[in-house]
Amino acid sequence: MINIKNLSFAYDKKNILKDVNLSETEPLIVGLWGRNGSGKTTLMKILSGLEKPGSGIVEVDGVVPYNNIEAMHHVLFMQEDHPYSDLWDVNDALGFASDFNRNWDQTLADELVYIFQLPRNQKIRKFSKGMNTMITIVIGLASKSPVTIFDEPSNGLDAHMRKQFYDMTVLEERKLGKQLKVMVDEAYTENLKMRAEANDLTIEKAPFQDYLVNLTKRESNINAFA
Ligand SMILES: Nc1ncnc2c1ncn2[C@@H]1O[C@H](COP(=O)(O)OP(=O)(O)OP(=O)(O)O)[C@@H](O)[C@H]1O
Repeated sequence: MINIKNLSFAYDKKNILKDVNLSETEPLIVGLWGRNGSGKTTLMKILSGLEKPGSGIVEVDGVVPYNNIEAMHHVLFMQEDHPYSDLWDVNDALGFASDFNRNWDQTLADELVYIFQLPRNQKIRKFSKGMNTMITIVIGLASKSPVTIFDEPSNGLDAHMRKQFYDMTVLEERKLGKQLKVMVDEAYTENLKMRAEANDLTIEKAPFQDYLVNLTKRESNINAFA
């Protein structure tokens, strides 16, 4: 999914990234930690094609992101303070995002708007910082891009909403003795079965009824999926 080899980058001759290497082949969630000014946003910009690597190799989902229009179908970068038109309300922003993202999942978008309790008809320019973050999360997740990058995704969220975000992809988690049972919103594919078996997990289809109940809970048990 992400392949970085010996990446170096400088702004105005000031070295920001030096010999960065990263290879991730599995779908997973990766967090970037680092001091302020250490180059995290710069790395995200390079991964999403907004900046050109100084030297080295950068590939995301098999494509070189810089100067490559095809890359928009492989990687999505949701920046902090993502720019929205002053004229847009939530529905406008979702409509625009759906036009540009091949894998757009409207059902998921509607569910997330509901969980975050975002007012659909209010102009985004009138949103609070936390609400701005929420609409950015909704678009980032519902786009279902092969690689999605968030910069400061919990900025402005209160503790409850931050938990909602971090816990967004697992629908239910139950402890049965020493067993932990988790309901995840994932297609039941051969690949998923193989991944589960390789990790000593037992996997079974959730009853549709239980799935729907979990999906529509307002104070949902939507919990983390790693
Ligand atoms: N457009 C730019 N032109 C010149 N220097 C820049 C530019 N953008 C960032 N920098 C510099 O590059 C360095 C890394 O910045 P970057 O925003 O990538 O850091 P960061 O790790 O994301 O920081 P933070 O945690 O504060 O968000 C900083 O020294 C910053 O001043």
